[in-house]
Amino acid sequence: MGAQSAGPLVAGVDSSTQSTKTLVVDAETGVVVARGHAPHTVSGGERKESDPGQWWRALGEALRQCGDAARQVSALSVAGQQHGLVALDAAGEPVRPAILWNDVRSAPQSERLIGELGGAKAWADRVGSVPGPSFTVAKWAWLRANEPDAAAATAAVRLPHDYLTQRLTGQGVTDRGDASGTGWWASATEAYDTGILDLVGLSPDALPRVAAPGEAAGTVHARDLPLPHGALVAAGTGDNMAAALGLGLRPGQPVLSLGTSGTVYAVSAHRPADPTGTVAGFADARGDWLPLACTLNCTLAVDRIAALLGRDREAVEPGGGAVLLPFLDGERTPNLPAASGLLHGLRHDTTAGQVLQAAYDGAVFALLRALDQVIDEEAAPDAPLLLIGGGAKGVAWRETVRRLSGRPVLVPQAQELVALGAAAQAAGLLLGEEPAAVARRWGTARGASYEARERDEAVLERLAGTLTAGEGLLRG
Ligand SMILES: Nc1ncnc2c1ncn2[C@@H]1O[C@H](COP(=O)(O)OP(=O)(O)O)[C@@H](O)[C@H]1O
Ligand SMILES: O=C(CO)[C@@H](O)[C@H](O)COP(=O)(O)O
Repeated sequence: MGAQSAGPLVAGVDSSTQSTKTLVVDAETGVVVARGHAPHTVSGGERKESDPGQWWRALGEALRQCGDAARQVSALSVAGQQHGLVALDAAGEPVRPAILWNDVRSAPQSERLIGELGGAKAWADRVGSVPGPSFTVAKWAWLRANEPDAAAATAAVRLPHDYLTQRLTGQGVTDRGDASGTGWWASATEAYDTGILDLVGLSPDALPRVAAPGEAAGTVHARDLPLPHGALVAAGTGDNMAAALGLGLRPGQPVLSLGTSGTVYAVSAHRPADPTGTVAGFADARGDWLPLACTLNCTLAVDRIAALLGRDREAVEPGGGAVLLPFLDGERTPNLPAASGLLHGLRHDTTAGQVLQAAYDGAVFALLRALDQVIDEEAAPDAPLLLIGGGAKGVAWRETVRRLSGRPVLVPQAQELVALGAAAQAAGLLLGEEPAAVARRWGTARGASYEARERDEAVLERLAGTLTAGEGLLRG
């Protein structure tokens, strides 16, 4: 038991695109007793790749920052960025850097795979999602086409979170939430789809076992981390599924997450199957579903535009007619993998602050367009949007979401909801409780409430008009 804690300690890990965050939490009260943070690097240009070994070193560094508390945990869980392809050789070493969720070089493979299985509706009915370039199945097909030697050397395929879980426990284990972002786990059967695996020449033996919700992955066997040998390790999950746990989310509560990716999602009792591909039909980590839409260009894109303009990220100004679609990395929602950023409507009196505001508007617009498709019809139309992720700390982000959504907004005080969700999963495993109920008991969703404002229809219309008019340019 930790020095200032009432209950046993658990750790939650968020291995996300830009960094690893660790929290050590009192399993009874949810009080965070220690935290750590270590950055990752992602290769630039069109390649979005990271060395999985770097995630492991960052995990060690972030845990060391937690001091003695990390050495006292009874259980832990790792959540991570979704979809990334971690290809391991027979000795468990990466054959090449991991290809991340936001690498869109796999766009041709995505198109080909959609056709080969009978079209977008066939994929949505079977898998729950239409596999865009972000999905692991498209990345694996890209690897086979472009680096056949690396594909031939691959004995095991892992997602980022289950790569780390495997190094912790020695077990190849994943969970239904993260598995649902691969494209080879079918939501209709809740199992790996051998027909799809045959299509891409991947043996099911190369994949991790999918643990049932509430099942352990194993115990800590790694000796090079400051963790107790033998501590319980939960199955972990994808970062968005972990945040849903961390908020103790119930159906009908919409979430908007502002990080490297922008995501909008809600828990649902109904299995999603959107043939347009806008909504990914993910599973959640518990036994329900997590319909979700994701953009590639969110906080990093807006920060980049602020840097280009030489302005602080909060130095926005209202007014003017500028429209900015900040698709710097290509885009996923809408599905425009070859797109680049588009600026329209400049006048002599347009200010730099207005251009920056237009970048926020463009990033938020793409997410809000998908919101109605993500929420169940029976959900209350005025339910507050839970705003999370690094961007939720920013006033410009929050006010843009309020102005363009017309909804009340709630910003939870707890900031690391992915790591907290992982900690709740670990606590649930340790105490035999349902993890979202643990998070509700911890009161993680408490925070500042902001009233609804009138929706800025003029800006939304300008953005929609520019998207339509610019389609030729945006298709690349
Ligand atoms: N005070 C702040 N105001 C606005 N944005 C912030 C603030 N602090 C961090 N951010 C943004 O948060 C982002 C990182 O968010 P995070 O959710 O941790 O990302 P990821 O999970 O993708 O690694 C950064 O790109 C940065 O733009
Ligand atoms: O691809 C998705 C969701 O489908 C992303 O949300 C990734 O899971 C990366 O998340 P962040 O690192 O931006 O938190």
